Order: sequence, then structure tokens, then C-alpha cells
Amino acid sequence: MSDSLSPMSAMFGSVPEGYRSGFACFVGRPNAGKSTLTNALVGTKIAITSSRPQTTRHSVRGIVHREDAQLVLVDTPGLHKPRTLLGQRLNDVVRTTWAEVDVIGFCLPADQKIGPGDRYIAKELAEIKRTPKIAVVTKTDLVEPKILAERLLDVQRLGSELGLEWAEIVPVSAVGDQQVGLLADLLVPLLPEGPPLYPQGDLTDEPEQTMIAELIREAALEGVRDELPHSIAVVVEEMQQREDRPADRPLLDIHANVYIERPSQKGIVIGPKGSRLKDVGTKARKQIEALLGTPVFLDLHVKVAKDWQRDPKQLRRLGF
Ligand SMILES: Nc1nc2c(ncn2[C@@H]2O[C@H](COP(=O)(O)OP(=O)(O)OP(=O)(O)O)[C@@H](O)[C@H]2O)c(=O)[nH]1
Repeated sequence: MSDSLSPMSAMFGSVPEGYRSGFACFVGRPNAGKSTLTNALVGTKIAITSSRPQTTRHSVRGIVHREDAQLVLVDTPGLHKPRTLLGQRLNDVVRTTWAEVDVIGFCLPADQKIGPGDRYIAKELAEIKRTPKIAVVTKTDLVEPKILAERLLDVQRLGSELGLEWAEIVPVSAVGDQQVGLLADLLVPLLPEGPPLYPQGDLTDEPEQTMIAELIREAALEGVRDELPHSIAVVVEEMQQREDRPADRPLLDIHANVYIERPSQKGIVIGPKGSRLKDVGTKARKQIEALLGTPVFLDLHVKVAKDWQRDPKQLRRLGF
């Protein structure tokens, strides 16, 4: 029960009896569908999804508001065998997140057999005894019922093998909008009772600049993923309302740097006579305008940060 004198209650008004609030995160191998599921639950595009693994670098939170609960979703990068310093940092982020949440959703894609990547994560999960875990079999729209049934049994077996007790095993399709609501219903009872953690209506507490940087990075990666798989990082250097604008025609100036690892990659990102970068700018600007609800002037610069994925100093500067 919430204390009627607590500052939270003062901020949010009275909280219905039995109201729950807390944190959940989805884990799973790269491309398992974690970001897509987060977005489907929240109902708005927040995390950045793509068909390439390891797109998610930040702990992006989505907030699900319900009459009976507030569920805060923390999206983590995929856990994987680290090969670079960036890889190690990403894994640290994942483990820290696991220790802090109230419930973990382990995502396994229905269209793929359980593999070494899933086992690696499941073993790590088995070490975390206190946090309840729900196994989420994702992308069910991609398989026949027979395959799905097999997969569900495999997941149960994986749990027994590792001494990992699933609170639930639930099949969902985020794209086909199947059982997404049920998943929320199953997650909520695993949260502690308590007042809302965020004001109603907030969908994320991710700093605006990080979301903007992610939108630019997504646009910059489009079409060049094969050439520059993980070599692009984006930092928003400055955001400022343009002065001397009439009140009904505001303009937000955003200056951002697109970092690549080697000078040879510059041409790829910029394109002939700057045409590619211009397209990237236009595309990202439209998305940012939709996100912020205000007209934007987006100024992009491409810079080389030599081998940034392996250099601790560069990683810090780029926000990792
Ligand atoms: N058909 C189908 N495709 C899906 C579904 N969920 C996700 N996908 C696709 O699977 C790919 C990976 O999805 P993401 O949500 O980016 O996966 P992720 O686990 O967040 O990936 P990382 O950020 O690399 O860890 C994308 O191409 C999605 O469109 C689903 O329910 N059905």
C-alpha cells in the first residue's frame, strides 16, 4: 500500500489499492525481437529496431501505463561473447540491468532452434536466483503451430536442464500483435506494489538527445550496413531554439556528429557530392520532428574517431 503522505502520492494523487509498479527487461540473443516487443508493449516507436544484430546500445526504457500498474521496460543490448572492449562494456550493461529489475523476460525466436547463444544467456540467467524470469517465445507469426509447440517444449526442457524455473512460458508475436497484452498481464503481477514511478503519459525517460542520436544513427546505417556494420556512432553536440523566430514558427537547431572509424569510410557515409548524407539528414530530421513535435534544422558532420570501438577514451567520449 502506498503511504498517503509520501511525496510520490502527493505528485500523482491517490493510487488505487493493489497498484503495482516496477521494472522489467527483455534479454536474448541479438535479433531475438526484444526492441520490437518493447515497442509493441509501449505502443510507440522508442527503441531502435533493425534486421541487423546488436543495434541496441543504450538501455532504452519504455513505460507501459495501465489502470492497475506501471511497467517500466528496460531494453538492453544482446549479450554475446565479447570480442572488443565495446563488447565487454555492452555485456556489463546487460548484467547490471538484470540485477536491478523486478522481472526478466528471456526472448527466444520461434523460428530458430535453441542454440549456443541462447544457452550462454540461459546459464547466466540461472545464476540470478532472486529475479523471476518469463520465457517469451517471439515471432510466432513466422512458424507453424507444430514448430511452435516443439519450441515451447524445448524452452521448458532448457529450464529444467539448467535449474532455471520459468515463472511463465508465453508465445508472442509483436509484429502480428498476438498475445502482447497477455504478456503484460503476466508481467504485472510480478512487480511489487507501489505508486507510479513516472508521471502519466511519459513513454520513456531516455534523454531526448540520446533518442535523437539513435534516430540519426539508424538513418545513417540504412543501406550501408554491409559495408559499415557497427562502425557508426552519433553524438548530438548541441540543441538550441533558433532565436528571432515568431512564436508560431519555432525552429530547433540540432548539431550532431556522425563518427566513423576510418577515413576510408567517410566517402561511403557522405556519398557522391554529399547526396547520401543529405538523404540521411532529411530522413532523420523527419523522425526527430515527429518525436519532438517541432520543426527542426539538422546539421550533420562526419568525423573520424579512429578505431573507436577498441579505444577506452573514445568510447567514453561517445557515451559508452
Ligand atoms: N515476423 C516477425 N518479425 C519480428 C518480430 N519481432 C521482431 N521481428 C523482426 O526481427 C528483427 C530483430 O528485431 P529486434 O526487435 O531489433 O531484435 P532485438 O532482439 O532487439 O535485437 P538487438 O538489438 O540486436 O539485440 C527485426 O527485423 C524485426 O522486424 C515478430 O513478432 N514477427
